[in-house]
Amino acid sequence: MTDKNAINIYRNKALVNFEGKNFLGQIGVDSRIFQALNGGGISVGVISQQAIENGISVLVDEVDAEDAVKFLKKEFEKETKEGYVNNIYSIDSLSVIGFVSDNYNKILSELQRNKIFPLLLSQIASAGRVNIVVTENQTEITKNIIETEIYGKPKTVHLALIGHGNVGGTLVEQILDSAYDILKRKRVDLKIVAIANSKKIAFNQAGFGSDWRQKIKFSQTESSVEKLVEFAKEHHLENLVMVDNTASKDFVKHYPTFVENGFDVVGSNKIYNTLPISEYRDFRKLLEKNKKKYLYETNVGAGLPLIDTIKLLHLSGENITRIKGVFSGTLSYVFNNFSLRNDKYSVIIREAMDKGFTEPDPREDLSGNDVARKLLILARELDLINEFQDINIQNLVPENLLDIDKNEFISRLEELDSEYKNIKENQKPDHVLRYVGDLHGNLQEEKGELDVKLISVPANSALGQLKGSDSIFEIYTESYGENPIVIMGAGAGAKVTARGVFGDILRLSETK
Ligand SMILES: NC(=O)C1=CN([C@@H]2O[C@H](COP(=O)(O)OP(=O)(O)OC[C@H]3O[C@@H](n4cnc5c(N)ncnc54)[C@H](O)[C@@H]3O)[C@@H](O)[C@H]2O)C=CC1
Ligand SMILES: N[C@@H](CC=O)C(=O)O
Repeated sequence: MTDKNAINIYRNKALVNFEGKNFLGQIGVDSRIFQALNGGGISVGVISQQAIENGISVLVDEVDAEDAVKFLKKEFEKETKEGYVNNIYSIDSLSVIGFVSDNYNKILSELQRNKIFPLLLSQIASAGRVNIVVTENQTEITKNIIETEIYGKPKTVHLALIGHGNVGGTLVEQILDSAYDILKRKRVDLKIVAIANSKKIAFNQAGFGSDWRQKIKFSQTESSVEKLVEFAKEHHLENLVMVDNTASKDFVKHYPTFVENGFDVVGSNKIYNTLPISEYRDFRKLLEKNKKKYLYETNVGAGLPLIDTIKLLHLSGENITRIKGVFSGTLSYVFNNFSLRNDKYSVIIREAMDKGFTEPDPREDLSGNDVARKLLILARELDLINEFQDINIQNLVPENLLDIDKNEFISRLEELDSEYKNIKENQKPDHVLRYVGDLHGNLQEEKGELDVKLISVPANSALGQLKGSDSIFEIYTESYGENPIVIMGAGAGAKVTARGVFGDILRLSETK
């Protein structure tokens, strides 16, 4: 007795495709195909008129494919000469996968999301039985997806983690710590199958464990996006997610390649979202076309639930009129501490670096670029079409230190001390320094006004009372009037950021 729930796989099959116009709809063509092939001792699996445009597809064993093409060419010689038949050819190395499901549309959409487009699909609606034809190298991944849907088998999500510095390294540990719990509670099997830095990449189809640092340290493989894509294909990995925890301007150029090759994208890297608006929009179109997602909650406010909140408010029609606050964990820490303590500016900047708040190059924070990026990312969530050049940025890095090597800059931080001592001392009494971002103007127009600057505020004001590396975002909307929605909390740090990235991975995994 056959198990009704079994997934049957028949390998080494071929499709003989028969292309032609008008003629193919004519009565008797199917039976002529049948007879020509049966007469030659070839057994025919399925004949389908839907598989190719203007064509008929016939399923045969791969060993018979060449003969099948020969017999059909002979049978339809006259029609070929008359131009009714354009082409008869075979596609080899195929598998037929048969299964029973009352929700095969869901399976098909999962297959599509994983870039699997069956060459042929036949369904016996009353029995819920479906046969699909896929290429040999897509057989395993197709089977896995069908098993997940039919048997509720845990869904394996394959993660490629790019960048394992402060944020990326912490993320690997967090995933390894929680993977078993997530498997039990959510039936999602998170497997880290690739880890890369700027120089090297390491692969592990079975998923990395606690010795991952050793593996990447001793990997001999040069970091390469092509190799990563190739690895995913070669091992037929489904549910792929590429996680970008670099700050690289070059690496983001590869996002479209990932999406085109079946990866969803998660990133703490802010660069893609601040590229020229045409690229920003083209990427969204590409995601939609490929049914892929790009999540980046940590781009603004690290682990704070900011982007989602703003997206939802905007989507639900709430008119956001202004967003302002302290957007940088680093500059929050620097000015909160510098304003109150007697330590030098450079000492406090070094502390922020040691605590993992700063960008890989701290000038990205001190120049205001990082805050400007965050402001721009939020503006674009509101469908404003601002460009980075539109932002008025007060740069806190002196011009002579802007273009030097990063390490030299860090070694010369003391050169900033006297200027900031003066700024601090020249404030009104009971005032403190804060570096703020402000998105304002008429946000119903195409562009908003974006300002990023150092200000002095009363110590007892909301901004003045900020502590540690906390960020604060005040979101003003039409319904909430004068009282903004306030989101406040740790605005930087490896743990909170990695946790936010992890949240995006889980969000993606659940919708997969
Ligand atoms: N530190 C924080 O609190 C927050 C950081 N972020 C973002 O997280 C990202 C990472 O920051 P950190 O972990 O602090 O940086 P990091 O400097 O500690 O680590 C960066 C990693 O990226 C790798 N990398 C650089 N270029 C690469 C390339 N082209 N290909 C492959 N790998 C490459 C480096 O080898 C390194 O492993 C940045 O984009 C930052 O803006 C976002 C929110 C908060
Ligand atoms: N360097 C950034 C990190 C988070 O985006 C900051 O300090 O805010």
